[in-house]
Amino acid sequence: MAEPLFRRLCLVGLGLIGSSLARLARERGDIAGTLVACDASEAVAGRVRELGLADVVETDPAKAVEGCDGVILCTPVGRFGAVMERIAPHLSPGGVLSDVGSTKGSVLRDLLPLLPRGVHLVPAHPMAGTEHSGPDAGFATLFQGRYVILTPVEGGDAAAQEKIAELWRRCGAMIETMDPATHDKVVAIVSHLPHMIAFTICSTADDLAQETREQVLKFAASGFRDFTRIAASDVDMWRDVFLNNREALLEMLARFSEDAHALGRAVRWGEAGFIEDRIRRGRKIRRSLIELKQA
Ligand SMILES: NC(=O)c1ccc[n+]([C@@H]2O[C@H](COP(=O)([O-])OP(=O)(O)OC[C@H]3O[C@@H](n4cnc5c(N)ncnc54)[C@H](O)[C@@H]3O)[C@@H](O)[C@H]2O)c1
Ligand SMILES: O=C(O)C(=O)C[C@]1(C(=O)O)C=C[C@@H](O)C=C1
Repeated sequence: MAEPLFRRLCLVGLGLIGSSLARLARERGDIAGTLVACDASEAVAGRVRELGLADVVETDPAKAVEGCDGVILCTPVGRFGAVMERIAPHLSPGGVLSDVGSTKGSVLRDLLPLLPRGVHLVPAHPMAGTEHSGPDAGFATLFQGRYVILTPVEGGDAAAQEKIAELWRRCGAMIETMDPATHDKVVAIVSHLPHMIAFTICSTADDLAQETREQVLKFAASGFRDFTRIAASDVDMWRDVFLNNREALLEMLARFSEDAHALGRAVRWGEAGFIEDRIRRGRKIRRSLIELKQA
């Protein structure tokens, strides 16, 4: 077996993503010599112990990161600043600090100013997940065949970046590199806006149900179901994502609203050609996504 990448690796936040990483690290044995799990919730920490997901389980992040050569933040992005304040004085010089946060501009904003000299920051974002959360929701194959986007810091340490890239390769993922602003724009359209629309359409249907006193959702066939799967996602995580990718998300929302209005206008004026064109474009894009997945 290859040498473990990290002598002592600490995962902070053992929900869907943190516990998936922990499961994989346990299964493979070549990611961490010793695996430390830290979660602020006593209930989650207890469950992580029961599931045997780590060698050491802590609720205090300062204690958890002590002596670690690798630390990965897996909490909602809105907690990164507070966690960093606690751990910064306890991070090991020469060690690597990474994360799995869904927004990247905010990670630099919250982590860089507190980063101790000699600790290498390598922000990362696995483009993999589900609508479920918590330590029981994780699974070791979550990252298999998925992209992980790295957003390297200017003048960052190449060896530290390679270590994090190798960690994700060992998880079965493919690596892409981007600047944080591009990352935040891309995920605003492919991930954050779809979640915003899914949460909203469920609320709109629920409002209608209250107005009409009809059980509207009883009649939601598979179209609505497929479209809204992601609306079951975690409240804390998505509040933090929306608030920490504000600019890019609002820009995409404005573009989407314009495009939706244009289609609405075509419906109002009976412009069949415009409507058909939009449907054809949608079909083409959806089919190319399925082909990409099968390739
Ligand atoms: N869920 C997804 O699909 C997905 C995909 C890619 C990246 N991400 C990112 O991964 C991170 C985690 O998401 P998740 O889905 O695993 O969330 P989750 O809700 O399943 O788990 C988050 C965990 O963090 C813990 N936590 C919260 N505050 C903490 C603190 N101050 N100290 C220690 N632990 C704390 C919570 O108790 C919880 O166990 C987020 O930043 C999210 O943006 C999520
Ligand atoms: O598949 C899902 O349920 C997800 O929400 C995963 C998803 C996405 O939108 O693609 C969610 C957030 C991430 O940061 C990355 C992946």
